[in-house]
Amino acid sequence: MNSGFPLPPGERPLTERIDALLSDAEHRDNPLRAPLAELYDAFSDHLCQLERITRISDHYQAAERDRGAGHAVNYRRQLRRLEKIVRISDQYQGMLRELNQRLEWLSHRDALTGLPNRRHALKRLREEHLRAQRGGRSFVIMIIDIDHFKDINDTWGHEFGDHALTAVAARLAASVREYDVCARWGGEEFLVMLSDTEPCTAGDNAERLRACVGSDPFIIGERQLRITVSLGVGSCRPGEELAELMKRVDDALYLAKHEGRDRIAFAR
Ligand SMILES: Nc1nc2c(ncn2[C@@H]2O[C@H](COP(=O)(O)OP(=O)(O)OP(=O)(O)O)[C@@H](O)[C@H]2O)c(=O)[nH]1
Repeated sequence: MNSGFPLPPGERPLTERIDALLSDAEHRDNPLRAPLAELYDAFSDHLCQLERITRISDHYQAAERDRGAGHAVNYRRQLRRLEKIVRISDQYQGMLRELNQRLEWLSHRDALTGLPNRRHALKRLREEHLRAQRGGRSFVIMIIDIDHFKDINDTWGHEFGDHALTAVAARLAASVREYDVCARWGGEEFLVMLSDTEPCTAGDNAERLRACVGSDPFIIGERQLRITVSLGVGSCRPGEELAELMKRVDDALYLAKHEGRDRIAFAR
């Protein structure tokens, strides 16, 4: 038997030498022969066990290596999945953000004309009113109403009336500054608020808006149409409530209508 242990050069393996000793008839009666044989058998058994354990351990290590590689593959797959989920979630959140911004924008807009709606106009009015009451610069408001709009609807139809409303809205919006408010106040009425504006300039501003609608005809579909507007104009008095100012401007508009339309009346 060869244990596989390294041997001093030129020497026979120990196991071979023990084999030779044990099978030599000359040593048959030697009292050391039996214990040597016993020791040799025990050694051979241990060697066998050691080899078996080594084989099992090699097997086990190889299996662990394979399992480790399997885990790594699984881990990378899961990582890729997670990265994909994160990407999708980012996209989804971006879309939600855009949707929210769009909804926020829409909640302040009039669906027909695209102008800010009454709710938005009121919010801006309150802010500006508060600023003016705290000693900030004054502002001017105008309620602008299309004249005889019912006739336009009745003559050309409601859809045509919608186009006319939208066209008037576009001219008014183009005639105010970016930080002013030009909103649809309701029906065929618009509200313009000129922030940081002295009351003494209200007349010129109002005339500019009246003229931007009334001076040139509108082309709607295949028709040419003259449209005029009436305006009630006012600015806030010191300590005046917003509701009072709005009432005075409304009354002024009524006056402008009453006095013949296509004109401006100032709040008293
Ligand atoms: N097409 C259309 N018509 C609208 C809209 N909102 C309100 N109107 C119409 O606007 C008309 C307003 O009529 P009135 O209040 O009598 O006023 P008017 O005919 O303009 O007369 P004055 O204001 O007195 O010059 C009504 O016929 C409403 O139906 C809208 O969104 N689209």
